[in-house]
Amino acid sequence: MPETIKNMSVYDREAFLKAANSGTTKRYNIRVMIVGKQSAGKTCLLRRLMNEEIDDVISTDGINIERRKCHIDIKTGVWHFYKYISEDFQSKTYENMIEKEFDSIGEYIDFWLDNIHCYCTDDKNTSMQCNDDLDLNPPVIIVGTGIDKIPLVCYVTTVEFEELRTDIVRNAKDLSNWEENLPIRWIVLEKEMYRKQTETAILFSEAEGETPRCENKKVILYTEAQSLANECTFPDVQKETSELDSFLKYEHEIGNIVFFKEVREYIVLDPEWLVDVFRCFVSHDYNGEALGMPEWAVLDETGKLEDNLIEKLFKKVPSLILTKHKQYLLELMEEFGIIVKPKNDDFRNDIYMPCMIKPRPFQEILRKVDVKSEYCKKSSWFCLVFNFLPPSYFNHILVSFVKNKQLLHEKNDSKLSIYRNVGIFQLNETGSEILVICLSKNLIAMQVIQLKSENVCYSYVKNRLINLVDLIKQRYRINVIYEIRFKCADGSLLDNEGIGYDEAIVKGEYRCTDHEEMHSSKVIYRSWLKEEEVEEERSAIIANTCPCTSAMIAIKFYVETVPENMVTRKKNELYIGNKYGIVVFDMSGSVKRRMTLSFTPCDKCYDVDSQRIYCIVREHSKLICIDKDGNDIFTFTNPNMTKVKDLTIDNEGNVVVLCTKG
Ligand SMILES: Nc1nc2c(ncn2[C@@H]2O[C@H](COP(=O)(O)OP(=O)(O)OP(=O)(O)O)[C@@H](O)[C@H]2O)c(=O)[nH]1
Ligand SMILES: [Mg+2]
Repeated sequence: MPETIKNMSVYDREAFLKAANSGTTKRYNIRVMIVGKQSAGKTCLLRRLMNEEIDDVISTDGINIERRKCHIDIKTGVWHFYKYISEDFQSKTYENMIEKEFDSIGEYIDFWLDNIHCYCTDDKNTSMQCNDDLDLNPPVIIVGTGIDKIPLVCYVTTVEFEELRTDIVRNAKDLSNWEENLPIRWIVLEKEMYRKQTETAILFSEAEGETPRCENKKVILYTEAQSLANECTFPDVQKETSELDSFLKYEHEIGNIVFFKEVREYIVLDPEWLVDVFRCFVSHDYNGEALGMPEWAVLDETGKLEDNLIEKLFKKVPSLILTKHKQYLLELMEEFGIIVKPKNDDFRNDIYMPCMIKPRPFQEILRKVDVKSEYCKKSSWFCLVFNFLPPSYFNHILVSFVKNKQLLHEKNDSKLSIYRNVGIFQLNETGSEILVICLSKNLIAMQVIQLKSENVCYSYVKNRLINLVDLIKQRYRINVIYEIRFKCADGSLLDNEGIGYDEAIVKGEYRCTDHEEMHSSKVIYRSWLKEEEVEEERSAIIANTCPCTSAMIAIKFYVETVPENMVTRKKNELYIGNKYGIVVFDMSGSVKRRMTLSFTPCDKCYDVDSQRIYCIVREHSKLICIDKDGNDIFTFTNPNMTKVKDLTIDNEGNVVVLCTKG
């Protein structure tokens, strides 16, 4: 099963397997991404790799996805150039967004490597950048352009480009997705959709007197995809679209098309076209006409994207003369988190684009909510410190908060408190609690300012942020890891180290690097952690470090009724099997729920990824899979599998059963 499918939902995996039953074939596909600093020579490199001229290369505006095709003889490795394989991904916009400065070439290279590897989906172990052989995954070839500028070094020759091509193919062949097996009908439909894209459509301009133009098809209706799928022997496509949807999701994941189930009216066949559209909105290279519009200043200052400006910006893409896609494109931009409609009643129909607001100093923004009342109370800062944070990550978080929480109004102004990388929200109905959420380098931080001096715990806000961060990691397949830290209310966000989560729970006090004095750990965590959570965590920590723990107490309890190897621990729950089924305990030993089963498992394992429990039943030599509520999913038997004894799940999600014969 291709890695991409393995990472999709259980329904998609089942749809894939069903389709694969009617025949599969191998697919070879190489995707190359060229990243690097502005003007490094990326476009020239791509052109030369594709055996094209470089005379007319101009600077690329924003991110550029070029789907170029050439055929490579798998046996000989020779490249045959027809038209267009490769992606040139870079941007001034991106560079402006990251606002990075590098002290050394090492830091510079690390930055680009992190950028590439945080999007690697080939490895289940999300924090890893290397495979078992310590090879970078995906492989990276570092090309030094401009070497002719170094005295005594000669120009890059044609021979070296040939070596680069050989290197690309060699690296691609080592990847786990080389020779992927796909259902034949999926490959046929993929080709059909590609053919559809190259079909031309006649575009009629809305402006009077303009002649109609021919354009390749960039978008098709979902119903058109249904008809194509029907032709490609997808079963019952008109009634049952689950296989088609799984196929479209797969194609979206590998970057061939853009398809969101939530906005399913159209399918974008040419992602480059969408990049062109998005470039109209998120760019640092607007044309003068749009710049002169007063609506532009409004966007710059407030983030509000007025309708006039939307119309104007859409016109930058010639194939958008038919504004029939306007609504769909706006919905897509909402789906991508580029634009958002605030939750505030009076602003619900307005469109905001937070990433294009002019940056302002953080302290200046904070002054806008600095309540001087003596009763005002600030919580500590709750921080998620990331190993590496891609520039768009925080934007997704901010947009999600804007959708779900009312933004505060600026003092004496109707302007909403949304800024570049900062949002200030009204947390409760009465307005006595204000939430500040912001990005600072590799750190996402939040603080609650209360207008009443009460000890309130914002554990639910903390959970919301963590869930959201994990959801974004999953949805955009971003491999980043973070650590939770607390920092004192008035300290600096960046220079102050604060205290880590585990340390805060076990240590009574810590040395604050900002104030150079001892602070109470409890004072710093209590705004975000409930006492029960702290207790639970303490027991978990002890369980990790000491054999005589509360976990043992639970095991002791179960040992009286069932064999020893039937405990599975999932997060802060203990799953204990007995004669009648499974009892779920919390870490204090209290029963949370019971599942009655029709069989008595002799061993079981909890697969956290799929939330399934795998059980083996010795008498019948069966492997039974149930969901976390005890409902049957499937039963597996095999004549070769007798006297089943133990089971476990490996890192890939494979269930391994120890039995007599196999
Ligand atoms: N001397 C020298 N000049 C180069 C080399 N590669 C590219 N250039 C020149 O550098 C300039 C930028 O090249 P591009 O290929 O447009 O660079 P890019 O990284 O795509 O630039 P942006 O899209 O603006 O980020 C052009 O004027 C090229 O002619 C090289 O190896 N040696
Ligand atoms: Mg370029």
